[in-house]
Amino acid sequence: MGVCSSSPDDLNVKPSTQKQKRDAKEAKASEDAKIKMLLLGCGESGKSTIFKQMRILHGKPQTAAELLRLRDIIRSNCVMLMVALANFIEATAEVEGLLLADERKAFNKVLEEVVSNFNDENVDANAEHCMNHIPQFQTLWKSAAFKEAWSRRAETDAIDGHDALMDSFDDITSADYAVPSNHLLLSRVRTEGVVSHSYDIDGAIFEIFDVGGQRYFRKTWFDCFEDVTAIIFVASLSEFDQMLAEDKSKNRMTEALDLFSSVLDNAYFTKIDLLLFLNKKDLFATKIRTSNIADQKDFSDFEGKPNDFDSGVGYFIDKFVAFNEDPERQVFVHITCATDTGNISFVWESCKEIILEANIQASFGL
Ligand SMILES: Nc1nc2c(ncn2[C@@H]2O[C@H](COP(=O)(O)OP(=O)(O)OP(=O)(O)O)[C@@H](O)[C@H]2O)c(=O)[nH]1
Ligand SMILES: [Mg+2]
Repeated sequence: MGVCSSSPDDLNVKPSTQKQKRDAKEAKASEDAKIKMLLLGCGESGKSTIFKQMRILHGKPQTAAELLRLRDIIRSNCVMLMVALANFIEATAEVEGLLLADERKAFNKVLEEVVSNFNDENVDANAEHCMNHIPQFQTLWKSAAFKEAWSRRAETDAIDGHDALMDSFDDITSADYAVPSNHLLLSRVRTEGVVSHSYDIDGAIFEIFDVGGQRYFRKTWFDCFEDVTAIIFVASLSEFDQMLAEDKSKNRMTEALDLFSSVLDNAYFTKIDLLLFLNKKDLFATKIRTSNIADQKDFSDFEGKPNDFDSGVGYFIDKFVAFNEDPERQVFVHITCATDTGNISFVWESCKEIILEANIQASFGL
C-alpha cells in the first residue's frame, strides 16, 4: 500500500493550491536545469550576429514574414550607409569637390529628399527611400567622392562591411530579391533592450540573452544578471581606430576594454570563466594593412610589427587578459568572424564543451 505523507499544513491547503505549488516547484527545477548564457559587449561588436548564428545552428529558419522584414532592413541598411557617407562628404570640402556634374545632381536630390529628414530607426521609411532613389544611389556609389568617403569610413558612422550590401544593390532592389544568408548576417538593427531565445543543444536547454550594447541600453542588462552560467563577451578587433557612435571622444576599443574589466569585476560573475570573442577578424585583417595601431593615442605603447595581423591580435589579447587578476579564473579567447557560419560553428563547439563542464561543476557546487 502506498503511503502518503503530508504535513498538518498541507491538510489545510486546497488541492488546487497544492497543484499550483507543485507546478511552481517543477517550473523552478526546469529553470535551474537551464544553462543561461549572456552575450555582452559594446554596440556593433557583433552580439546579435552571433545570436543569429545560434538560430542558424540550432533553431528554425526564418518565416516568410521575417524574411520580408529582413528585406526592408537590408534596403534600409543601404540607405543608412549612403547617408553616413553623404554627411561626411557634405562636411568635407575636398571630397565634395570630387563630385562630377551628374553626380552632383544625384547628390543634391539625395540630400534634399533623404538626408534632410533621415531617421535611422524608421526601417519602413528608409526602405521606401531606397526604392525611390535607385538611380541616384547607383550613380553615387560608383563615384570617386563616395569611394574616397568609403576609404575614410573610420571617420564616419558607416558600418564597416556594408560595402558588400551596396555592391549587391541591383539584386537588393530587384522585385524578386530573396534574402541570402550572407545578407541576413550582414544586416543590422541596433538592439535596444534584452532579447532571449532557448535552444535544445545536445540535450541541454540553453537560454541565450542578447543585449543592447550602446551605453544608454546597458542599464537594462542588470535584469538578466542572476544565475548566469556563461558569458560570451564580444569585442570588435577592427574598431581600434574608430570612435563610439554615442560619444565621439572615446575610442571604441578602449570602451570595450573598460566594459570587459567591469564585467570581470561584477559581483554576480566572480565565479564564472569568461569566453572572449575578439570579433570582425576579417575587417581587422583588411584594416591592419593600412592602419597602424601605434598611431592611436590610446595604443601608442604598441611595439609590435606595424601592419601585421598576428602582432596586432596578440597585443589586444594581452590587453584584455591582463584585467583578469584571479588565478582561479580563466578567460578563453577566440578570434572570430561572426558573419561566417563555418567559423562560429567551429568556435562554438569548443565553447559548448566549456559551458557544459562549468554547468556540471556549478550543479555539484564545485
Ligand atoms: N564583416 C563582418 N561584419 C560583422 C562581423 N560581426 C558583426 N558584423 C556586422 O557588424 C554589424 C553590427 O553587428 P551586430 O551584431 O548588430 O552588433 P551588436 O553587438 O548586436 O550591436 P548592438 O545591438 O548595438 O549592441 C552588423 O552589420 C553585422 O553584420 C564580423 O565578424 N565581420
Ligand atoms: Mg545587437
